[in-house]
Amino acid sequence: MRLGFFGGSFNPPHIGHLAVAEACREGAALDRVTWIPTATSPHKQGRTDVASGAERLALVRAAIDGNEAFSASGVEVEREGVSYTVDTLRALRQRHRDDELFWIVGGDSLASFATWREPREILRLATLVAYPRPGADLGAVPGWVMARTVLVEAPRLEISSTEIRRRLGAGTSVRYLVPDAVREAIRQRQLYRGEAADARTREASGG
Ligand SMILES: Nc1ncnc2c1ncn2[C@@H]1O[C@H](COP(=O)(O)OP(=O)(O)OP(=O)(O)O)[C@@H](O)[C@H]1O
Ligand SMILES: O=C(O)c1ccc[n+]([C@@H]2O[C@H](COP(=O)([O-])O)[C@@H](O)[C@H]2O)c1
Repeated sequence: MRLGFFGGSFNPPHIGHLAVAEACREGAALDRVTWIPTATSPHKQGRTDVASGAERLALVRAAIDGNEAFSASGVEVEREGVSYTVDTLRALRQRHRDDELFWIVGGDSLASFATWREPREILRLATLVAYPRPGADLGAVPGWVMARTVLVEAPRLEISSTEIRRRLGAGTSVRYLVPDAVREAIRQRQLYRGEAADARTREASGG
């Protein structure tokens, strides 16, 4: 089988992630796409506004609910520490000896892929599936990386988890930017709340 893996902090997952996961599944003829929330993203160490791994895994599960080609894995969250893709792919290769593995990356990540930990080993273990992103210069990607990359077209939705956290913190709507199930899971877990949302809760409860 052709197994796709989509790594990210997913803090929280949004419709931009869903649209590219679907485009990569179709464009690279993947049988399945497994979403892997990081414990700590290598380039996002020291961030303080990240929901716990267990919470982000739950949000990813809510986001992909109902799509039989999508699943979620806790492999990085359970390993803890900094989530290097090479470690994850080594573990996945043990589990999926007879399958072809694909790692999904945005064009922005592809442009800096050569700086990842053990990039050549990653390319020995898996093929990359990449999609263009605004501002990413794919012309600068080394030939040895492109030789192991499938390029696919994906919808370019200008939306980020940062923007969603900002909106939630300010108490403004994220309806249609994240699936309803994610919105509900965020509400139930009281995630990404800023002072505006907390003040409204105090008001509503007469506090
Ligand atoms: N709107 C989008 N369209 C396409 N790809 C995206 C989009 N947002 C994020 N990605 C890609 O999805 C992967 C996981 O993204 P990540 O979880 O870091 O989300 P993010 O929205 O970029 O987060 P943040 O705003 O917190 O930095 C990365 O490879 C990233 O490039
Ligand atoms: O392994 C690395 O060196 C490496 C460096 C940067 C990013 N990554 C992976 O790329 C994915 C997206 O990262 P991020 O920073 O957008 O959350 C996530 O799965 C990271 O573990 C991996």
